[in-house]
Amino acid sequence: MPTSSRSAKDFFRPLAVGAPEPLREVPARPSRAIHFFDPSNEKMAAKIPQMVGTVDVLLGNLEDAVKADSKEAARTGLVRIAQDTEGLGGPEAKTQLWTRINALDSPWVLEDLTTLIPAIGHQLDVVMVPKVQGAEDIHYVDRILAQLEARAGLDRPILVHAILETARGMANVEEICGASPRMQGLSLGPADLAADRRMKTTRVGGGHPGYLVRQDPPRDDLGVTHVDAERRTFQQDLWHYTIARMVDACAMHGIYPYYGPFGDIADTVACEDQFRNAFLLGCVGTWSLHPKQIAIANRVFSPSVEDIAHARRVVAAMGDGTGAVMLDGKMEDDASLKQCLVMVELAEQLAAIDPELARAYAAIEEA
Ligand SMILES: CC(=O)SCCNC(=O)CCNC(=O)[C@H](O)C(C)(C)COP(=O)(O)OP(=O)(O)OC[C@H]1O[C@@H](n2cnc3c(N)ncnc32)[C@H](O)[C@@H]1OP(=O)(O)O
Ligand SMILES: O=CC(=O)O
Ligand SMILES: [Mg+2]
Repeated sequence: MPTSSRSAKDFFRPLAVGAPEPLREVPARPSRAIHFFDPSNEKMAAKIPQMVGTVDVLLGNLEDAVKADSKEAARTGLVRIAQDTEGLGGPEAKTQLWTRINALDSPWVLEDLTTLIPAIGHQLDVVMVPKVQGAEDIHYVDRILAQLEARAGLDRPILVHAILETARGMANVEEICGASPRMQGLSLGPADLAADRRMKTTRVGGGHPGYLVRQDPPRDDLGVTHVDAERRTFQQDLWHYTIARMVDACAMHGIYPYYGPFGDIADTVACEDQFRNAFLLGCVGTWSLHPKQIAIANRVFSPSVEDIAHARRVVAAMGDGTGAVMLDGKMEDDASLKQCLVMVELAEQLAAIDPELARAYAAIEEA
């Protein structure tokens, strides 16, 4: 049920005369890595054409991490890169083109939208909106995109992705997801969210050694506890609650959840762990800030060959899907079958765009 202030009968009506019809369903396009680049940075920009086809999404970032005096260069740089790069963006492209616009209260955002949509709107798949506080922010972007699409004569709607990075945005997460048929997904913004929540961290995503639980103290034979004895500690995931809440809100509205940035570029091991936690909890992808994070994201957000082999065995064993069977000592029924079908469907979508994965999944049948 949409949480828009529009009535149900108007929910799927275009918001401007001449704007394209909103989509009834968000297309399931692989987006394991959303790779960020600063279009005003010449060295980064030069790498973009050769990255097409190797990453699911290239995102021209206009917001944080782009210097204030480079905002215009980033915007015009993105237009130039999109226009000059073959196979980037649009419904048939293997590599989607997204942008992250500046915050809605910034002096740059209006120019971001009024420059990008007329120039490269036909290539832009998704506009990522930072610091979304509630449905009203999505309604604003929804209407202005419709007006710009109509003026540019676009024949398909540009989708919207919100970053969950304020406490108010978290409190309103369900209404944000249901605010418009344009909503494609949500990403966690752990850095801004930590600041807004006044968390006592100084990092961009990832864990913290201080956030832990400790083993109980040992007791001696007289029943005395020894709190000073050596005890094991277990670091906990700072982001578990937030990611799980985001996943539920997205699933409820049929849109896609993503982990966000992992700022410790050198720590590829912890990065992979954080990405995997998000994958297991239901996220479909993550951000990549540095070229070396793309391979990690592609690996983590593609089901393993072992999982697909198992999932296919369950599907085969369950026949018409009803009843219960034993497989390798474990009970399988309708509910585990549905989990396996999620994995098998994802594998099929990924195999369609990734020949290496297609070969790996096909080899299961032959084995
Ligand atoms: C909290 C948030 O909002 S997160 C989102 C915003 N932040 C971002 O988008 C950050 C994007 N990434 C970056 O700015 C950079 O990767 C940094 C600053 C983290 C590291 O940059 P560098 O110190 O240049 O990294 P490094 O030296 O390892 O780069 C190696 C090469 O890859 C290039 N490179 C680095 N990051 C990227 C990227 N994201 N895309 C394309 N190329 C890149 C560098 O230009 C360099 O090129 P060169 O070999 O021609 O010199
Ligand atoms: O924009 C991302 C964040 O973590 O903040
Ligand atoms: Mg942020």
